[in-house]
Amino acid sequence: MKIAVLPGDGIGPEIMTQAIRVLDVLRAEGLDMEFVEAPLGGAGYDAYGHPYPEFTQKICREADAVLLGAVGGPQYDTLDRPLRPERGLLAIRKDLGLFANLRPAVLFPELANASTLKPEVVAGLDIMIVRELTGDVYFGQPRGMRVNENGEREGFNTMVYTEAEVRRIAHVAFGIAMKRQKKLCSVDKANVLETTEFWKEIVIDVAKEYPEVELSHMYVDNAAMQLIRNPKQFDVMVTGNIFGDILSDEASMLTGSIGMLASASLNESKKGLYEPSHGSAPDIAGKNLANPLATILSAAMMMRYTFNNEAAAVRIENAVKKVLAAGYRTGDIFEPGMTRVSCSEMGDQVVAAM
Ligand SMILES: NC(=O)C1=CN([C@@H]2O[C@H](COP(=O)(O)OP(=O)(O)OC[C@H]3O[C@@H](n4cnc5c(N)ncnc54)[C@H](O)[C@@H]3O)[C@@H](O)[C@H]2O)C=CC1
Ligand SMILES: CC(C)CC(=O)C(=O)O
Ligand SMILES: [Mg+2]
Repeated sequence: MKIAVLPGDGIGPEIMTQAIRVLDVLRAEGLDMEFVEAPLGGAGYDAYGHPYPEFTQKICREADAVLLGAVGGPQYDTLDRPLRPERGLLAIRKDLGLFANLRPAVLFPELANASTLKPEVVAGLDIMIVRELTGDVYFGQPRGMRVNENGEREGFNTMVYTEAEVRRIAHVAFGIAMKRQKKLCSVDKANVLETTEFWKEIVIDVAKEYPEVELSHMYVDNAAMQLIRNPKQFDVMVTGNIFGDILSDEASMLTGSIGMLASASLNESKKGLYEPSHGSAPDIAGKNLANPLATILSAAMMMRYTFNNEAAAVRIENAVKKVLAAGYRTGDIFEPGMTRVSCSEMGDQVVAAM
């Protein structure tokens, strides 16, 4: 298994170090893994003058899977837009065709009190958010800033989805729903946005191929509210790039912290990029405070989705569960009575539990 390792920026290198230590336990036991490190985002710009340098492109294209920390940081915010770290992330997603972003919002029972909601509202929470990742307003053309016919400056982006893009993500979501509770909620803003009215129409058409799945539709503003009111009404949610980005950050807090939310970004051939759902957290970068569990759990998703190694995935997930059961907590999920640990100490504990 050839794995491209992209630590990225901010807390990226700190959380990545811990995830690699966990994978190294499996490697020491004989799992054939090769790690090749490359810079992405601000690190790519610093090393090669581009957030997705050719050096990194080559390594990622040749790898079986990519493990990513996070990109971005205030020191890059004044760069020309195409050179900013976040553009490197968009570029790698597009380059590798990673259109299906799976973000599981799963509550570890040990974190019931860390959730923003009451324990009884979140007990047993297990939602799979399926977010389309290579279309929508993040990629639509034209985009930019200009002076309009009235002489005013304006910014503009284009929200666009092709039929093929909606069909393929809908098939992924229905496929996942078939393996779960056969319940799918498609989230849109079809009351005002043509793009998402079109999205809804295509999802309804794809549904004909999955008669066993109970399909529902919800406007994104209501969905944001319902996630807080009664999150367990959802099993699988499917939505576009920007709505999925926002709703998944929101859902993360139901599980205790954004530091717990893993993700897989898959293409047609299940080559995957695995990364925590959060960003580079500049406010805590370099302080050994970050929660590495979302990245460690993303490595577990890599074992499951790209390498079809369910045993290795469960092994990592069980190690995390054991560490939480033993009371170890980074600051973001800390509660009185627990043992507060740093990022690297959390890694120590997961490695020991493995
Ligand atoms: N996939 C990626 O690489 C992403 C990159 N970004 C970039 O990251 C930078 C910071 O963005 P923000 O909006 O502040 O979002 P963020 O997710 O980096 O941070 C939001 C808040 O969550 C906390 N947080 C995030 N991850 C954590 C962890 N593992 N453990 C403990 N606390 C954690 C941070 O300390 C901060 O208070 C920006 O440059 C942004 O563009 C943002 C989202 C995704
Ligand atoms: C930084 C953005 C491009 C991405 C993002 O926020 C995400 O994928 O969660
Ligand atoms: Mg995001």
